[in-house]
Amino acid sequence: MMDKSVGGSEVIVSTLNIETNNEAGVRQAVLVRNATKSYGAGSNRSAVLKGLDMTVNRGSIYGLLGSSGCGKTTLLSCLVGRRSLNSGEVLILGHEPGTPESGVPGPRVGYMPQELALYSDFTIKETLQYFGRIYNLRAAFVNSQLEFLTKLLDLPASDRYVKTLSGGQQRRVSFAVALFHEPELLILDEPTVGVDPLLRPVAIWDHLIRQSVDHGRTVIVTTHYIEEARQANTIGMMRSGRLLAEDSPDKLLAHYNLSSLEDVFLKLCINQGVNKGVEQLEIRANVSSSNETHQIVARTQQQQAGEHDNLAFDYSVNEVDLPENDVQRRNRINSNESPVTPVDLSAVRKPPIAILDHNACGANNMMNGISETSNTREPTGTASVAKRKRQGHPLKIPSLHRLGALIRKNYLISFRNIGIFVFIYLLPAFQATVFNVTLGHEPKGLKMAIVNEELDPTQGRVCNYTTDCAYSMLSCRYLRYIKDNIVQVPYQSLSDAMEAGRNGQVWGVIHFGHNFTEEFEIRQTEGDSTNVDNIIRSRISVNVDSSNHQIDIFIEKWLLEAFRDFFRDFMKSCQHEPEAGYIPVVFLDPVYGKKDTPFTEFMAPGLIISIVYFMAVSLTAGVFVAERKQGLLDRSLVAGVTMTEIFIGHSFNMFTIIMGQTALVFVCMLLIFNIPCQGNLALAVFITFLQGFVGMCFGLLITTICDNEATALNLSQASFIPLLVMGGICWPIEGMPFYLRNIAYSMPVTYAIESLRSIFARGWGIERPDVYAGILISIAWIISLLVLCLVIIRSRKYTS
Ligand SMILES: Nc1ncnc2c1ncn2[C@@H]1O[C@H](COP(=O)(O)OP(=O)(O)OP(=O)(O)O)[C@@H](O)[C@H]1O
Repeated sequence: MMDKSVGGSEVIVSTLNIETNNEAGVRQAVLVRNATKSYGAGSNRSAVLKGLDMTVNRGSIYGLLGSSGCGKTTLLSCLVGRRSLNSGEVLILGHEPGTPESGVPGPRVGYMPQELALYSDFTIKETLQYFGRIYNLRAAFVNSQLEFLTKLLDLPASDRYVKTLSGGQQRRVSFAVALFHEPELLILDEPTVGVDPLLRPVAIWDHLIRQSVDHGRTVIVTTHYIEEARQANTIGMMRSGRLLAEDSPDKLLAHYNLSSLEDVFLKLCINQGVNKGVEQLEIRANVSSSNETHQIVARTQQQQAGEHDNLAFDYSVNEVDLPENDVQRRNRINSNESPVTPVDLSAVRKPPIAILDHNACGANNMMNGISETSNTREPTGTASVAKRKRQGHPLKIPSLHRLGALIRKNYLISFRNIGIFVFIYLLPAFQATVFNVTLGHEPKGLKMAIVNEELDPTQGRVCNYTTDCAYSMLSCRYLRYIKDNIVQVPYQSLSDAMEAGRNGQVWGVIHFGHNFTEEFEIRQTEGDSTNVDNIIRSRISVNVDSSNHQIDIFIEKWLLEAFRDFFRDFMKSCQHEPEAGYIPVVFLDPVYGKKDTPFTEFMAPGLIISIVYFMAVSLTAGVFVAERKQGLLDRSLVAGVTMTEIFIGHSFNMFTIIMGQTALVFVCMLLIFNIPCQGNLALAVFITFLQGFVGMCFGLLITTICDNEATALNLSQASFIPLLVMGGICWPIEGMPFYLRNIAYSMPVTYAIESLRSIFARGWGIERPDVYAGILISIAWIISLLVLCLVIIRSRKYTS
């Protein structure tokens, strides 16, 4: 027994007393009854556990054997509380996993998942320190365990990074993580896979036996190497979601009169395959422990299709005992009573399981018996699971030491990958730079064909550059006012010019008629009484390649501006009022903004928000999906960390990232590219920051929905385009059909972009509804997404 106190709080890791006396009966560390578990829903639903029963005695080693895909990992994940059964019961150390009394997930269990589940950027020492902080263990204890396990498991130097270790060394570090806090129950999913075959039986199994014999710890270990499990006290042979047999290796071999467990397994599989009807296989063996004799009856009951097909092992009520509670444990610590009874290996490793006749005492009765004893009476089967789903488990208050461990871990990983870290900070600024450098600028070098029929050098009609009040070669005079962005390319004939336009050589054709200047003069002098022919002949005709709308708009704008300036200038030179005769619509100073606001200024608010938002989405989804895929999330959760703590820890990390990214984006947009902000800058930064958190929460939602990186990536990409086009980033919402506007406003970024635009361009403050709506709706999104995540996490325990 070890008492490890840190900062006043106390974590007690107790070892178990192996009792074999008749009164206490055999203590069970794990009981599973009639467990069913399916993955997926509807037509994709597949049953993995099909009415499975399992009993693991305290202080024993239980080898769970079965072929790949038979449901071993699924079963273990239900034991450690990472998944929930669809129906049936699980008791771990006397309680349902996930309840505060069970301590599972938590320090009472050591879990080694099939995946490596180690942070590759941590050293071996940092790995144990991280989990030590999660368990609130004293640093001195962690260090001594590190020293001990390094020798025991032949680990490399503790300052070696996990990523630099060989596969086998990494597996042993993973094993050390499961062991080092001395849990009562060790659940090891294929600990020997990838480990040096020479080391496998020697180190790992020897250590497991010592854990069970010397310290009374319970070990459940899955393996594909059937013979390896001969060293276990009990073997559960699993196939297609059921246990075919559960007994000591010796008894199984004796019963079947076979020399290897592989043969036994094979025979059981054949029996299962052959016995499609109601045949039964009974294994009876008398088992003696030091003080008592139990009769084992293992019964494989193969029923008609659709009915249960499993061994049902039943126990008398008095065989079930409660785990020692904290008070008892503490009392024992105070009285210096040793929890460990040194036991002779051969005595302890006698088959500890008593299996009674299925018919004599039903599984449900047995579970009720447990409930009465443990005061955790639950209805069995689907009803019980449904009740649990309704009730849920009480929410755990986030613990400071676990939060500290998570935050520290996140920062350590960030700083270890300093290149990636800097890149993450700089990427939004880089994106903002790309935006400013590439977008919103006026197009240049646009070739326009000029067909000027006024020109005729043979008759002295050449372009003169007069600026006085003379009706002479006005076509040339007009052309001088066209912006340099348009490159004027002279063409002799209209047909050639049009052909060049069709061939994409020019963006359009400007055509002046033969008598343009004369006709223009007539039109001026005759005014309202002029005729249609004159109007047509005095026109400047333009054909534009409108395939590019933006260029079309620019050409039209520049040609009209050129005419306005030409006409004003001409009127002025003739001593007329410059504005006389020009269209009587005038655009005075704008209410907000400035005349000819560049497109970049319209897009800037949307761009700032979308950059920060999408960075947060991808960073969060990326981190969580990767952690889940590597088994790191599972390992932390089994160690007792809650999703709420993981979210808070991640938010801390994201807080600095979003702050940094927001600051750099604003510096880039406002200081380097001079995007004006008329309003309160702090308010604009705050809204952007909130949107970063909305993005983070959306990333969490993606993580809770998606099981793999590809789906998460697809989902975040799928959300990108609708948000970009409908969030009002590049096109005004007012330009959308009415039915789409409601959808646009239901996007998480839309109101925030409107807010930011109002602050940037109008200088509005928080008192304006357009501004505070962005803040309130962002907060509402954060809360709703977080709640949705927690609901999905809870419900997915039952479906995936
Ligand atoms: N999240 C999931 N969604 C859908 N099916 C799943 C999921 N996880 C596992 N399965 C399926 O459930 C079955 C049992 O998987 P499980 O991982 O429990 O098997 P296993 O006995 O541990 O196999 P192995 O020894 O290869 O690890 C397999 O067919 C697997 O494809």
